[in-house]
Amino acid sequence: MIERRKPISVGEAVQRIMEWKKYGDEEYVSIEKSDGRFLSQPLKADHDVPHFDRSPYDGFAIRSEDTDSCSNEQPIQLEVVDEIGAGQVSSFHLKQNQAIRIMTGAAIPSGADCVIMLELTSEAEKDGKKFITIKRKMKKGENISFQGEDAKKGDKLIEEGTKVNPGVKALLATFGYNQVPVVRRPIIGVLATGSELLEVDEPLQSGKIRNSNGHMIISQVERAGGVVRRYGQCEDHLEDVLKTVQLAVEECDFVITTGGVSVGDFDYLPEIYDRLGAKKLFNKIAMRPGSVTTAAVCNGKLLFGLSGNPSACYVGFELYVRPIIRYWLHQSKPFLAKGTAILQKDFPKANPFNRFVRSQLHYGEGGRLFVSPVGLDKSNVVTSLAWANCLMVLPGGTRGFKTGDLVDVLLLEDETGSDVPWQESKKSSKL
Ligand SMILES: Nc1nc2c(c(=O)[nH]1)N[C@H]1C(S)=C(S)[C@@H](COP(=O)(O)OP(=O)(O)OC[C@H]3O[C@@H](n4cnc5c(N)ncnc54)[C@H](O)[C@@H]3O)O[C@H]1N2
Ligand code: MOO
Ligand SMILES: [Mg+2]
Repeated sequence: MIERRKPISVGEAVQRIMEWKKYGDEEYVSIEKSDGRFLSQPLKADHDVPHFDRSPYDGFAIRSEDTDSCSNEQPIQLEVVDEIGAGQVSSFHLKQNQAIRIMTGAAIPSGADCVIMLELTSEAEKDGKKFITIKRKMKKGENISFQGEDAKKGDKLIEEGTKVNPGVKALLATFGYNQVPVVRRPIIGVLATGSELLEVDEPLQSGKIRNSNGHMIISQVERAGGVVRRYGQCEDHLEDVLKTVQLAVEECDFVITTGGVSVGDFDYLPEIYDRLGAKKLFNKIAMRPGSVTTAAVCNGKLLFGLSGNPSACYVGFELYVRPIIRYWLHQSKPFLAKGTAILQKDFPKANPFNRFVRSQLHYGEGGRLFVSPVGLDKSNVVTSLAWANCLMVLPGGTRGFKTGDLVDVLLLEDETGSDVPWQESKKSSKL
């Protein structure tokens, strides 16, 4: 007797998964190795930036009051008593009618309260002394980059859970983080099941295909911020797959398998979960593709049984595995960011279930966002995955959509994310 599975909604599936979410521990890595890692603490300024008043220009540090009577008709002369470059501090205290030649980034000398740009001065030498002529009145504080104008000591500058990118790295370096506190990445076991699977370097054989899901999932895990422990591929052999999954549960934080979750004779994952004594969370979701996406918990660890069909596998990962990884990495917005875009092609298929269509977003006329489905909308296709940068969400219970309709899209390459676990899309929305 075939088991009749009762589909649950996408929202319910997300909720059941998130009940098992965990927060990753902290570890320290050198700043050189911190790219792409997620901060385990917020970054607070422990000093002002800059921490001294400095010059934003090459020019002369002067006293504004000396220029009070100065104009085009009444130029003044100041004596140049010192010269400093960035990194130097002048030992002079500026007195009446004196100037110090200063380069961009150098500390404002004591006594000075403004900087005049080099281009607004002319230089001359008299009796072995240097002078500048100024034809312009200067204001107190003019052309000074003030202490703390960039950041004040105590300011919270970056949230915990932020991914280290080049800009974040600049701040880490500014505040002296030689060792950076980051979240330990979750170790995720990945196993592809299927007797039809060839390794990527094997020539094609009749009836067999190369294991694309294994490589795709590894890449999805890494994009989400996890690390993969590879368990390669396994033939559809109950005992072998069971042993490998068992080992992966012992060695990893989460386990992902692909294939073998439906009702075929060689779909062994449901039996494997039973044999492991795992608690089943769901095995059917009202969505396409990915309706057979299965999840279970064994020894407190999540097991994701993704479909063997490439597109179903991909979508199952993004909806249910990605948020678990992002939450582990302390992200406050672990879910895929959702936006709206204008449909650029008719999509006449009825949608009994929520449908996640591999699609491409692009900016069109007037900077508006447009979306077009890419490739064949079948769960066993692989080509559309390479062309998609978003998933268009067409809600269940609709009879297709028309060019010009406003539709929801889930962004695949976005780093901002969303804190909304799931919200059903509107059944129709015209522009
Ligand atoms: N009688 C029914 N048949 C099927 C149902 C159903 O409800 N009743 N569900 C269909 C749906 S929907 C999907 S999705 C698939 C799910 O299949 P499985 O998760 O059990 O996966 P397999 O049977 O192992 O393989 C399915 C398909 O995917 C190819 N595959 C598998 N692994 C890989 C891989 N690593 N790389 C690339 N391609 C892979 C495999 O060759 C099959 O073609 O079940 C439907 N059937
Ligand atoms: O789970 Mo299947 O991918 O719905 O097609
Ligand atoms: Mg199957």
